[in-house]
Amino acid sequence: MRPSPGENATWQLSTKVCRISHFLAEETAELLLSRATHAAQEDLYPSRVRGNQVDTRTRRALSHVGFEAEELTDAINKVRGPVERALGISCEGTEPAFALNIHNDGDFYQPHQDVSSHEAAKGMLAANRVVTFVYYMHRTPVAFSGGALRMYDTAAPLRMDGTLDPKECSYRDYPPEHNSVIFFAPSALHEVRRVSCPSREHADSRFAINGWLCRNPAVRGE
Ligand SMILES: O=C(O)CCC(=O)C(=O)O
Ligand SMILES: [Fe+2]
Repeated sequence: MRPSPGENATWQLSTKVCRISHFLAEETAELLLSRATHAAQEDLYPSRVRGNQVDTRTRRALSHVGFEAEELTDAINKVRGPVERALGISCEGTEPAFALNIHNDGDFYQPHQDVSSHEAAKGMLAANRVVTFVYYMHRTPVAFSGGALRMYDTAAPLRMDGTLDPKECSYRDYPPEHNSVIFFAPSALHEVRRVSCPSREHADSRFAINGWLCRNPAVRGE
């Protein structure tokens, strides 16, 4: 008889990412970093988790939603074709929606999916997110450590409730290197590892423009 996988069997499917370093022209990257560094303190507020709550056990960071980054969205549009092919996801009819996220000393974002299978199945707001992108910036020399983006491989089959347990998944860490961008499917389990930034200065932070190519960007959902 052919062996059949038991209930505890796990398949690790490596998660596809597209990562591009030196993404923007150097002057453009510096301009964006300077805009992020000079963001008005009153425009920054504690980052929220889905459901629009502040939950500092899950996520500790600051966000700026009105941040302007046309230079970045133009460049993203130009690489859309190869990204679609590499990830195997069609972005037709999508528009970017994004925010600036700032991680300073002790900040992190616990493992999460930008779209859960529950949300996708129920057609909830976050299900409009088709591809996640994250563009990183920091001053040189870098003044923080940690803060890697940890991408978990998918454990298949998923649990009966559709969730993933990070402890059961292998992973790969990507450094938040200045002027690099990464694209992945919003259903991929990922995490921001804790940042250590001894000076605690805003300008020394890990800056990320994090967003999604969305089917209906007017209804972003958090
Ligand atoms: O900053 C990053 O590396 C990822 C942030 C993230 O996962 C999110 O904001 O949903
Ligand atoms: Fe995320």
